[in-house]
Amino acid sequence: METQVAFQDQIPHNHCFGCGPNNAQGLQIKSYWQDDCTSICNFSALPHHSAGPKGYLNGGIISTLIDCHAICTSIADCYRENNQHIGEGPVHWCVTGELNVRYLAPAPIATPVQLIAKVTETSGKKRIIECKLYSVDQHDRTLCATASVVAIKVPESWLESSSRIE
Ligand SMILES: CCCCC/C=C\C/C=C\C/C=C\C/C=C\CCCC(=O)SCCNC(=O)CCNC(=O)[C@H](O)C(C)(C)COP(=O)(O)OP(=O)(O)OC[C@H]1O[C@@H](n2cnc3c(N)ncnc32)[C@H](O)[C@@H]1OP(=O)(O)O
Repeated sequence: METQVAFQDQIPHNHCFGCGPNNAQGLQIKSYWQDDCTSICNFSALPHHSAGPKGYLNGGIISTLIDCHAICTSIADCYRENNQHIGEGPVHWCVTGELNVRYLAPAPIATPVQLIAKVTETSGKKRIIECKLYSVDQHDRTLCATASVVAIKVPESWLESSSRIE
């Protein structure tokens, strides 16, 4: 995994709050293929990512991590399906159509989280990605959230039209 370049560092023009390398104030997550089926993302939160009690990770941040890891996995899967390296040749974009998150246990903010995603269904423009978020310390791994994300492929022209709204 260490020798891989993160999906986000290959996907161009990305200013997304969760996953855009071009967003200095963003979370700047990094996702990689773990094996043929699953992708992985490790993230360490900052104190201002807290929920009400300052010891726990905010639920919206959890959803953003899941959203972005899943959508970037979907984009990477589009490139893979077309035998392309990410960011080379025809561009593939996906957006979030649906994001269903189930929060199972609070995630301590000082403990790194790990996200594992898997594309479970592909039909036409639509991909379904199942994602799990764990709190991971040296001794233990606690499942804190599970999610199902619907990613919809959109045409390259979206980039041009979204760039006009600045
Ligand atoms: C919003 C700005 C995004 C700009 C993107 C531009 C370029 C990309 C640039 C960089 C990307 C790089 C990295 C990734 C970045 C970010 C990751 C985070 C992602 C986000 O933060 S992104 C923001 C939130 N996101 C939206 O702002 C979407 C608003 N929405 C729409 O723009 C439309 O609603 C759309 C396009 C979703 C669908 O429109 P459409 O016309 O293509 O759909 P169509 O009717 O053809 O359906 C085809 C099949 O998808 C199914 N389907 C459709 N909609 C569904 C839904 N909502 N839920 C479940 N299934 C759905 C149908 O049921 C059918 O399925 P079936 O074939 O099985 O019947």
